[in-house]
Amino acid sequence: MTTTPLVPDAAALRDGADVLSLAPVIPVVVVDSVEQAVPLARALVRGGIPVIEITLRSEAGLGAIEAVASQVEGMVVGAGTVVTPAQVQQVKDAGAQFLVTPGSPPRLLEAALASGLPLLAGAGTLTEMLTLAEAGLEAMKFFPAEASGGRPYLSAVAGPCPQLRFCPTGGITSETAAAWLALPNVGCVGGSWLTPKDAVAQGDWGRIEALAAEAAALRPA
Ligand SMILES: O=C(O)C(=O)C[C@H](O)[C@H](O)COP(=O)(O)O
Repeated sequence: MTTTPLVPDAAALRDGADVLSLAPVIPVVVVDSVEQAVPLARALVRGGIPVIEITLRSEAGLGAIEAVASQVEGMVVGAGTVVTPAQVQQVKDAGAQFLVTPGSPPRLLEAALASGLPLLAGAGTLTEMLTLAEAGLEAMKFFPAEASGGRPYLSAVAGPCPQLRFCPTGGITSETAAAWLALPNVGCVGGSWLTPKDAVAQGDWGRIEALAAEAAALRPA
């Protein structure tokens, strides 16, 4: 079944660069049940974060994408942890409005590009970054951001590749997000800290709304 997204602006998302401009932080979310996804996404929207990356790390991921895409007004839903070509079509059919991959093997990249969905493909090295740039992708995910060299690495990349824009993800926290966002080649950051496991398990949507409001107040350089 194909789901029609509720966010009118989503149709205006042309590419990964547009995804980077939706919010200073893209919450990366693992949901254990489809039922959690809709109130969680509504809490993020109330807090001022109109974008969510729902990962395929859990069984509930695909159903959660479909539920949020069809039920949460004002939310742009992306699919994360897309690692196989087959998953690209599955998440597109579920209503995902953009794709995020942790890495960029050729067949996955080909399927993601063919889907026509905006894409934040993962890169951790300069060769991977330049390979994505050759494919026409100048906005991408830097993953795993802290483990791959952190801010010093990404600052160094800006020298030879000033045209590239990043969503660093992996190990970023509420304490370090502002420093990442201050880098000139960072459009937004990704992170799981907006949706702590215990808050999701307890249905503590107020806490998630407050974390979203703090994140929404951060600004890229
Ligand atoms: O699942 C994927 O596709 C990933 O690429 C990994 C996620 O982006 C990170 O797990 C989020 O990182 P943390 O904020 O450190 O929890």
